[in-house]
This record gives sequence, structure tokens and C-alpha cells, in this order.
Amino acid sequence: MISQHDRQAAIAQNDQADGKEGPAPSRRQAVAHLRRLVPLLGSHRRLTIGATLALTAAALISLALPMAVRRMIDNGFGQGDGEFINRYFLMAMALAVALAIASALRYYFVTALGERLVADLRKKVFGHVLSLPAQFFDSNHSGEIASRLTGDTAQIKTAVSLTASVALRNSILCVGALGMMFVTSPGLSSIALAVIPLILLPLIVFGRSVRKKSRAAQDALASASSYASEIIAANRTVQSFNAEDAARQRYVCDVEMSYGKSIAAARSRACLTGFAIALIFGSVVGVLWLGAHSVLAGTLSPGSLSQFLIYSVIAAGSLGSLSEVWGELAQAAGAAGRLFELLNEQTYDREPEASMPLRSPVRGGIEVSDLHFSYPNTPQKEILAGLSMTVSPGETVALVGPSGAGKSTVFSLLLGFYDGSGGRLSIDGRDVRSIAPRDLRKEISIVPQEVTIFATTIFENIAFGRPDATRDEVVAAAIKAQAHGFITGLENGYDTVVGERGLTLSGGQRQRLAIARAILKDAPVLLLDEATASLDAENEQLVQEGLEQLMDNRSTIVIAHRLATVLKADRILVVDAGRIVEQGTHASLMRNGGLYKRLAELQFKGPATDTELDAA
Ligand SMILES: Nc1ncnc2c1ncn2[C@@H]1O[C@H](COP(=O)(O)OP(=O)(O)OP(=O)(O)O)[C@@H](O)[C@H]1O
Repeated sequence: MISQHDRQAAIAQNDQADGKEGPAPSRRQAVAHLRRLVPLLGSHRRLTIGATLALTAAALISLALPMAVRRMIDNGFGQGDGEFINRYFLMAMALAVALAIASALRYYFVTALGERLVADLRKKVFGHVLSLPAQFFDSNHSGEIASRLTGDTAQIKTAVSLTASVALRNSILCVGALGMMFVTSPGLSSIALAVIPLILLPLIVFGRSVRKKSRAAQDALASASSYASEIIAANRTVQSFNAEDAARQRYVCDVEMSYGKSIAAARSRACLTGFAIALIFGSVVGVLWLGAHSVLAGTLSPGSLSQFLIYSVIAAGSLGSLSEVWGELAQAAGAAGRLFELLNEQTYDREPEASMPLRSPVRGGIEVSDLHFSYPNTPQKEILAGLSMTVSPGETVALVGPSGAGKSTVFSLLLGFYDGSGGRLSIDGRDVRSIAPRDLRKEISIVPQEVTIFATTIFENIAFGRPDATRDEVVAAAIKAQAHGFITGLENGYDTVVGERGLTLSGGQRQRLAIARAILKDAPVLLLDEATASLDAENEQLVQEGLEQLMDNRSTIVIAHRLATVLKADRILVVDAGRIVEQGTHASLMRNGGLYKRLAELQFKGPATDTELDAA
């Protein structure tokens, strides 16, 4: 069974995923969300049937035990029949063994079902999220999506493996025990039934305020946890600003606040428990007092009174448990709702019905004419305002322009992350909107400004886009990218596992890995977003050599930040406010004395020497 600690962790994690505090689903919404989980159980029929049978068997055996007690008291003790007592004890022992087996099976099936369901959900949600369009990631926080995968699914696991089984078991026990109370003594049961609303009403009211306090405690914990993970992820920044003390203090405050709220919640819960026990057992004792008088009057046997007593304790206990599980089920429903929300997100809908891949061999001619575009989340702001440009097969074109001019946006449209709202963007004469994104992206390599390195081996990082690449191919790509030298210098060479986000590598090394990755992909179109971060001279030189290998014989668009790059480009296009405003060579643009000249004087850095400049 999942421990209370796990359950709280899941809830806290979930709250974190939820941002601050999402509105709890209404009772109807909660039921609807939970109902959507039911078909998922259907695909694991054996586990579901096993869990239900084991649950029911365990509950029914628990209900049979009090009958054995009655028979033993009335027929065994009452008549002094030792043989009868032996037989009944044997039967009771058999029931105990059966109960043990049913409980073990129940635990296994219910846990396995929860684990299976959550593993399925995680796979489904992750696969779906990966197929969502760029637009989705513009408006959703990646951390939040990730914690939905862990926190929300963990909560559903708790609901299925713990809460739902508690609910089902206690429902069977409650109905069964109440029914058996009536069979045992209709008179006493009627009195007990009349008392139940008197017990439940104050408990429900009081319970609500306790839940509110627990919620506040969980929120405080969630806020402390999210602060802690933010600070741990940014440990280098924190340490470099000597901000450890301030961070520690803030966390101490958060944890103390969460502690204070938890204690307040615990106090209320303790009072509620005391109050509930006083009411429930007070009523049971009251009813039993009446029962005792019935025994004295000879209208009820002592065994029946004992049987009634046990059933009433079972009924009261199961009612108590049932009143607790609703809150947890509602939370699981909230988690399920958030996951279904993700699953309801539309996947990439641009995939054209009868899309054909580009005609092979792809030559890589790019033509952009009068392209207009606004990002879906800021539709009022036009980013590309009639941009036109061409890149002939094998040509290298440098894009230069002020920050925010729309250079990277051109890359996003070429990669099919978004569609233009007007104009045309074509590769080898084919409108990119008529090419399935997967086919389109097969023909394009990108070396981004911020290189993504995964926490795996160098080999797998280079082979990222081509998992079938052989060792020789990977090494050949690394040699061309000027990365082989530093890789072989690492402790385990190509099998070295690089730290999270490539933190164990230098900026230049990361870039050379990205270049090797692109060389290995060997696509006819290359998009290159030069890093602005300054590299040391040696690294700069190596990166530059790697890039030259990569650009060789490919249609290349470079967002250029280095003079060496613009000097090597066949043409330079100057972008401003989503349009091409100037084009030419470095020398002609410098002579024009326009935007390019101003930018060049401010922006360019890199290994071009004065002689090179003069030559240009
Ligand atoms: N995903 C996005 N959603 C909304 N607006 C965006 C998005 N990405 C970029 N923008 C906006 O689009 C404009 C152009 O951005 P883009 O990244 O294309 O500029 P850039 O010329 O590449 O700039 P830089 O040289 O600084 O990288 C900017 O104003 C930017 O704020």
C-alpha cells in the first residue's frame, strides 16, 4: 500500500505542478474526470477483475467473522459444548487464513493495477506532448508539464491503488454490516440508524474546516518545495552571488510557515478525531446499553448482542473511512482533469493529407516571397512584414540585423514550427506547408545558438538525430567538427557521460558537438545561429573550422555575429523589422553607409584580421 508519506508527497508535488492553487473540481466535474479513467482500466481486465474479486472476498470474509462469534457464544459457551467450540475455532482459523490470502491478493492486484495504469498514462501523455506544436510550448511552462507527468500521475496512482480500494472495501463493509445489523436485531438497528445523521452532520461540517487547514499546509509546503528546486537548479548563480544565506533564510521561513500550518491542521484533525470517537462510540455504547437490557429481558441472545456490537463497529469504522476518501478522490480527479487537458491538446494539425516528401535528391533552393507572420500568442504584433529572400542550392547567405528583427523567426518557419499568415516559403519550389513536418525537417540541419546537450554519452549526443549511426560515422563527424581531439582527451572518450545540460563541457566544446551532430545528419539545408557568447581564440578558431566543413556544399542561412562569417558568405541580407532592407557583400554594404555599416561597427567580433577586412 502507498504510505501516507508517499501520498502527501504526491499531493505536494501535484500542488506544485498546479502552480499555486487550482480551483478544486466541482463534484460533477470530479466524477466526470474519474469516469474517464475507467476505460483505461478496461485494457487491463485481468488485473481489474482480480482486484475486484480479492477486495470483495476480503470484505465478505470480514463480515462472516462476527457470525462465528455469535454462534460460539450462544451455542458453545451457552450450552457448554466443547466440541462445538473446537469446530468453530477451526472454522474461524480457516476464515483467518482465507482473509489473509484475500488481503494479500487484494494488495497485489490493486497496487499492480495502479502502477500499470500510471505507467500507461505517463507513456501516453509524454508521447502526446512530444507531438504538440511549438505554439503549445510558447504558452506552457516546461517544468509544469514535466511535473504533471510525475505529480499528477502519482496522485492518480494513489487514487487507484489506495483510495479507490479503500472506498470499494468500505462501501461493501458498510452496506454489509448495516444489513447484518438489521438481520441481527431490527429494533436496535432502527435506533442506530436514527442516530447516524446526528453523528454525521457535525462531523461533515467540522471536517470541511479541517480540510481547508490541511490544504493551506500543503500549499505552504508546495511553495517551499518549488523555491527549493528553483534554487538548487540555479546553484551556480546563487553561489556566485554569495546568496546562500539569503536563500537559506527564505527557505527556513517557508518551511517554518509550512510547519506552523501543518501543526494547526494536525490540531484540528486531532480534535475532529476525538470528537468523532466520542460521538460514534458514545452512540454505540448507548445502543448497546439498550441491547444489554434486551438480553436481560430475554428478547436478545448474548451472542446476537456481540454480533451486533461487532457489526456496528465495522459499520462505524467504514463510514469514517468513507468520509475521508472523498477529499482524496476529488484531488485525484483534479489531477486526472489536468492530464486529460494535456491529452486534449491538438497535435500538429498541419500534416497535409496527401503530403509527398521533397523530390530526391533535395537541392536545397529556398525561396521566401512577401512572407508575413505573427506569433499565435501575440497576433497583433507582426514579426515578419513581407520578407522576401532567396538562397540558391549550395549558397551561403548571412542574415544580419538588430536584435528582435525576426532572424530566428525565419528559421522557425523554415522548420515548419509555425505557418506564415501570408506570402510563400518554398524549398525546391515546394511550399513548405504542403510538406509533412517530419519530411521537411529531415532535409534541414540546425546548429542553434544555445546548444542542447543531453545528460548521456558524447556518442549518443552526436548521434542524437541518427540513432542508427555507426561508431565510425560518429567519429568521422566529430573529426570534421574539430571535436575528436577534446573527446579523446576525456576519461571515457566517446562513452563519457556529460552532466546535465552539458555543464561539464565548455561553450566551444558544446558547439563543436552540435556541429558534429549536424555533419552526421548530412541534410542539404543548413540553418546556423551563431553563438554570441564569446569563445576564447583557440575555441573560436576550432568552431570556425568545424563550421566551414559543415557549410561546404550546402544551402546555408547563417544568423551571423562574426565578421569571419559575413566575409565568407556569398551574400549578406540585412533584416530590420521583419523585412530585408539591404543586401550585398560586406564591402558594398559598408560603402552604402546604411544600417549594415552601423551594425557592423558595433556588433562584429571574431577572428577576421585587419588584413582580411582591408581585402574585403
Ligand atoms: N515564441 C514566441 N512568441 C512570441 N513572440 C516571440 C516568440 N519568439 C520570438 N518572439 C518575438 O519575435 C520578435 C523577433 O524575434 P526573433 O527571435 O526572430 O529575433 P532575432 O532577430 O532572431 O533576434 P536576436 O538576434 O536577438 O536573436 C521578437 O520581438 C520576439 O520578442
